[in-house]
Amino acid sequence: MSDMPILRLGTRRSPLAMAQAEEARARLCAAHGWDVGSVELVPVIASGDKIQDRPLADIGGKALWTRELDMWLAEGRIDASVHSMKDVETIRPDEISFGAILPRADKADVLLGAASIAAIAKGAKVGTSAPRRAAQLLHARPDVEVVGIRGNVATRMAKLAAGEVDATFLAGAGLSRLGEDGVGVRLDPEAWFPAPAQAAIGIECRTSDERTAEVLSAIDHAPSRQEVMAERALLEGLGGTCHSPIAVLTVRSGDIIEMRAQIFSPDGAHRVEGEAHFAPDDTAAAIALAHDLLARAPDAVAINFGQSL
Ligand SMILES: NCc1[nH]cc(CCC(=O)O)c1CC(=O)O
Repeated sequence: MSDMPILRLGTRRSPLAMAQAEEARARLCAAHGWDVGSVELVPVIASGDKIQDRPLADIGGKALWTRELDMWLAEGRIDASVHSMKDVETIRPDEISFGAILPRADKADVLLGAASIAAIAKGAKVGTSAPRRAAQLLHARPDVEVVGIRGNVATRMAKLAAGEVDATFLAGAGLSRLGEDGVGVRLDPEAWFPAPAQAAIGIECRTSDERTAEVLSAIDHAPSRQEVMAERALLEGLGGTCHSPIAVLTVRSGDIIEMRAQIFSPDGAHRVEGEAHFAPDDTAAAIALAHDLLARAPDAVAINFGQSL
């Protein structure tokens, strides 16, 4: 059929990013009846991938995952870009829009190296650079030692295997996209809330590019989009950054979104919880929940939030 790509899809180069881009390509080709060559995957090196030895929050935060892809999109070198929605900043440029949110995968985190949070050995070293996971863990287990660990999924599993850490966490969605189902122990999301937008893949395009927006709309999954946009509204209302420990579980109950959120002090000593039920596109309700949490937060929690208030 076509020998020229219809769509150039930018992606980061990590194995997880490439697996997500393949999923996006497969869905686009299935929806439009295209052959696989119609979507060209264009791997772009992100600054976040060049710097592996320092915590993300110290080197510039989530923009490190999007900056290069945003530039390629603005320059017209790609038509669209694929992202883990968990890694996309809350405030995006007006020139870029989400053309599609793919059906969300399992939101659960997976624990590796212990059978449960309670079963982690006393004083064990647990590797995570995610402020949310560190705070949740220390809230439940103030006796363990949290150590920073970065790198892609394979690197982190290798650090665990080498005994650098006794246990670590990975997103279940990431593991299954890499064909690593069955590794570790799934943590029930009801007891261990995920990160905002965890397990969701988003595809962005230029806001001015109506053709690509139309192409992407065929694979947009409205329920996933509504959940993810509600969780991003919560983040916006909290003024959260990648320093901010925020956990949220959103479930659909018929036509209602049920959102339960927790914010922590980084050491896990303080936790503030709240919940709200609202209609799917009522992002103002998620922002109101954020403000309610902040109003009840002790200083040790609130100090990590509030940039946008
Ligand atoms: N911060 C890195 C990142 N971004 C998205 C995922 C996993 C896939 C997802 O949540 O969509 C991961 C790895 C992890 O947290 O284990």
